[in-house]
Amino acid sequence: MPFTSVKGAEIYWKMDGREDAPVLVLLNSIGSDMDLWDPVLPLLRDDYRLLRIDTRGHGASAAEPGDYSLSLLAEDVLTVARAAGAGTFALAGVSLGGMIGMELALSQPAVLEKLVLVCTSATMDAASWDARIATVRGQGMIAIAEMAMGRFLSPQFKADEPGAWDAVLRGLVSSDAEGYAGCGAAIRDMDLKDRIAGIACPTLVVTGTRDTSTPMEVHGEYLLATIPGAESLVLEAAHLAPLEAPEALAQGMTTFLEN
Ligand SMILES: O=C(O)CC1=CCC(=O)O1
Repeated sequence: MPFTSVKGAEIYWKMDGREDAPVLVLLNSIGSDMDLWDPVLPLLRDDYRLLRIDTRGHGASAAEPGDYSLSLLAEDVLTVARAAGAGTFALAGVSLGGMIGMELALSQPAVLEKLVLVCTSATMDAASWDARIATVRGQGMIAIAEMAMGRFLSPQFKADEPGAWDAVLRGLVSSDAEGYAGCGAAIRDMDLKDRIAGIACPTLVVTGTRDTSTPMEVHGEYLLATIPGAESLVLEAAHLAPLEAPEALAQGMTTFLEN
């Protein structure tokens, strides 16, 4: 299993897809791991070398205690990409993964070729993240499970795909509370709002009509209005769009990445 050490923490990653194809990095949301991209993987693997990374504190990556920052999480991605032999790459990230992507686009503009921001934001309510961090540190993941699942997936998806919904719930409640809190602090403390006008690479902003965590009218519209030249893709999906609309997401990403 490939692990790369960053500042003493082992970060887990996996490479799939066509070996001679351009690299596309795929990043997960808080409370999930690289498996979030499973339904999309078969639709992209013939055209890309797919580098999935379990965000620090999630999946098989180490969950060091303490608060993380977006710059630390971006350093994880850059270090792993170099270890995997990717000098430059495109990146698609869901929610926290998109925030890490924006940070990387700003701090390492020469490395990022294209950016796909899936159901994400440049700013979230700091007080509510502070409360969420205190809850998981004090009471564990189960204490936020119902609330977080309601923000992840739509009632329609729960009714149509109960097995997939259960798998997300199991992944969420088995997440390391300290790793979740560490990433929650990176979301709470992010300072992207006034900086993203400086993103220079072509960017696709993907929003979901059923997304209640980062509603498109507020979060997606701000990204589209602020990132120069950003393009829009609207999906009929809630926050975890790779699960709710894998075909439409893969199609939209492919069109954007190839043009
Ligand atoms: O609001 C949620 O719980 C969903 C979410 C916010 C950031 C992220 O990565 O997922």
